[in-house]
Amino acid sequence: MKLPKIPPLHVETMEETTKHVNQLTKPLGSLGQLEQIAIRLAGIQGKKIPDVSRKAVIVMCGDHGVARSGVSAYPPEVTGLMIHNFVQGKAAINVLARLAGAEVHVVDVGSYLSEVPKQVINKKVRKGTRHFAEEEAMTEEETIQAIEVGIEVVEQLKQKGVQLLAVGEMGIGNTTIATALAAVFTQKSVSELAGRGTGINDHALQQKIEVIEAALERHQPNPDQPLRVLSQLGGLEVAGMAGVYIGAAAAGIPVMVDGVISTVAALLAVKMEPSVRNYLFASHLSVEPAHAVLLDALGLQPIIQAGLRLGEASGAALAFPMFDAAVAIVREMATFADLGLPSPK
Ligand SMILES: Cc1cc2ncn([C@H]3O[C@H](COP(=O)(O)O)[C@@H](O)[C@H]3O)c2cc1C
Ligand SMILES: O=C(O)c1cccnc1
Repeated sequence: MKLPKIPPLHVETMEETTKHVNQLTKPLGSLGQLEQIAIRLAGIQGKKIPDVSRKAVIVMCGDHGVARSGVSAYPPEVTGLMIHNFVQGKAAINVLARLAGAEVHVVDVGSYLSEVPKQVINKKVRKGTRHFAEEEAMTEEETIQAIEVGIEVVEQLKQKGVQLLAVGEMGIGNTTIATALAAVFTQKSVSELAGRGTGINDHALQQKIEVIEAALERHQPNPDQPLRVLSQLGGLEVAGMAGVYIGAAAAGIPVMVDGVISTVAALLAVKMEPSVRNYLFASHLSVEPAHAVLLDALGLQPIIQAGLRLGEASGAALAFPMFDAAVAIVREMATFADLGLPSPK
C-alpha cells in the first residue's frame, strides 16, 4: 500500500520555542510535560506559539468475530447501541469532549448495524471481522480500505481547520484483538498482556488468553509485516485508527493516542511508517496490562493516570486541557528579561 508523505518536524521552531520556554519565569524544566508538549506542537505546526484551539475526536467503530467466544463482559450488540448513544451526545466521550471544547466524529468502519444513523460517517468496509482463531480477520483489500477510511476522515477534518486530534474506538471484543497484536509486536506472553477489558471474570479471562494463543498459533504472524498482521488479527476499527495516525501525520496535525486499542493501532502505524511517531502524544495509562508495554514500545509518556479503562478516546479528551495549558504558558508567561532579570542561560 502506498502511504502519503509525512513532513518532518520544524526543528528550528522547536529550538526557538525551547529557548523561549527556558526564559520563562519559573525554574528550568519545572513545567515538566507541559514544556515538552509545547515544544513538539511548535515543531509540528512550525509556529513558535502553536494553536490547538480547534479540536476533534474521532471514534472508530467496528465489530469482531471473536466476540462470540465469550471474551467480553458485554454482547456485540452493545457496539451498535453505543453508536446510537454517541450520536445522541450521551456517551462518556461526548461529555468529556464537550468539557474540552472538542467536536466528536463517529465513524462506522465495520459494525454489525444494518442501518447507520445519519450523523455517523458511514464508511463500513464489512459487517464485523471474521473470527481470528478460525481464519484471517480481514482480507488485505479490506485492511487497506479501512486504513484509507482513517486517512480520508483526517483529510476532511484538516480542510475544516482542525488543529488537534484524538482517536478512540468502540467495538465489543477489541481488547482481545489489541492484546493479540500487542503480543506480536512486543514479544511478551499473552498471559502477561491480557486484561479484563470490560470487566470479565477469571473464567472468561482464561478463555480470552486461550483464543488469542490459538489465533497466534494458527497465523504465526510476522512482526516485520504489520499490514499482514493486521489482516490476520483485525480489526476494522484498528486499521481505521492506524489510518487516522498516518493521515494526521501527513496532514501535519498532532494526534492524541487513547487506551490500549488505539495505542496498538498507533504502534502499527509507526511500524508501517516510522515518522508517524513525531505526531503522536499519549493521554493516559490504562488499567489494561498491555498498555504500559505498548506506550513504552512507542516511547510515549502518558499524562494522566486515573484508573481509566474505557476507550472511546475518553482519556484523550481528558488530556486536551493540558494542551491548551501548554500553549497558554508559552503565549502568556513573562520571561526573566521582562522582570529585568538575566535569563538562567
Ligand atoms: C457500554 C460500553 C461502552 C463502551 N465504550 C467503550 N467500551 C470499550 O469496551 C470494549 C472493549 O472491551 P472488551 O474487549 O472487554 O469487549 C470496546 O468497545 C471499548 O471501546 C465500552 C464497552 C461497553 C460495554
Ligand atoms: O484501555 C482501554 O482503552 C480499554 C480498556 C478496557 C476496555 N476498553 C478499552
